[in-house]
Amino acid sequence: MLEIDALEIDALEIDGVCKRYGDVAACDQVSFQVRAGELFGFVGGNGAGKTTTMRVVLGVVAADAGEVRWAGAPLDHATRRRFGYLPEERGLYPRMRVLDQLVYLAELHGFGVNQAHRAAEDWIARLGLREHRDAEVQRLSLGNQQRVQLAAALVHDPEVLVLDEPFSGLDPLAVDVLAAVLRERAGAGVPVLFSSHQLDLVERLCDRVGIIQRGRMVACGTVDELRAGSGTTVVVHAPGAAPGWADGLAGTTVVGVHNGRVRLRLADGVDDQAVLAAALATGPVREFSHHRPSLVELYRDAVGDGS
Ligand SMILES: Nc1ncnc2c1ncn2[C@@H]1O[C@H](COP(=O)(O)OP(=O)(O)OP(=O)(O)O)[C@@H](O)[C@H]1O
Repeated sequence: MLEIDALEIDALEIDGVCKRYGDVAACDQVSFQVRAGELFGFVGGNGAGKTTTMRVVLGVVAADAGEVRWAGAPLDHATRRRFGYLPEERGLYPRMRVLDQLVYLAELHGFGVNQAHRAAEDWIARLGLREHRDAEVQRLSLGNQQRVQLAAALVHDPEVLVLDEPFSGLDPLAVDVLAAVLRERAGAGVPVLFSSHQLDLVERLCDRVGIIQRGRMVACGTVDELRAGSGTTVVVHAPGAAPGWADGLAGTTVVGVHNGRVRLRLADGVDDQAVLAAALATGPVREFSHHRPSLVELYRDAVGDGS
């Protein structure tokens, strides 16, 4: 019991956060937790409220209501200094050399000179920036600037990571490197919150996912939990059946037809064997299977038509 309590406290807790801009509720009672050691993917359409939520976490904007806590305590300036943040509005000094910039940032976070140099060199190597270490940031390609931004968020060995679209602009190899870095940080007990529009990547990488729409969290959990909540979908291939054979089957909704295969969503309590029997009544059935929806499909279900 004690162990469970300890685990629950060791989390970044976003609790009932509200933030309005005029008529727009950028965050409307947003609540979720990112537990220590967990990779949490924050997804949602453009303007859904991801950046605003992360800005509230970092204290860049003040919430109208709600609270953010780390390890049970409300956040203050000193705690936030131990966080690593990749802001949407990337904020590097364009004329500063990559190495100098990272050393400077590490020192700002309290590292001594030698420790700052070591950390900067480590992250430069890790993120594939060796050949650019003495270049001014403004002379780098966009993707390499993004790598420097990531190094800047990581260089002071943060306790918590909050990253706004960290994968955007990275080439496929850098995506792999960053995915490994985030996994490793989570493995070291760091809660990692990041936003992304790359849902396949989020599905592959994250322990849990939160979907936000128009400022409200509309789904939150492991991808399997989201699947369980989305009900049962079956795929039926009955090649001899007339088109539309499945329309109007009791307790089912046709959600797609592809290559002659009909995808049917079953209402709660509907027996899949009744669907199979209806399919067999049309002739031979070559395929009958339960469909495991991807995060992209779960996302589409959660946000509907997006309006
Ligand atoms: N400083 C601001 N002033 C006015 N409105 C704002 C401000 N910041 C955000 N908004 C509005 O709040 C809403 C949420 O925006 P936010 O940037 O948090 O979305 P997002 O999920 O990060 O979107 P994206 O995926 O496009 O980056 C949007 O309607 C946006 O226009």
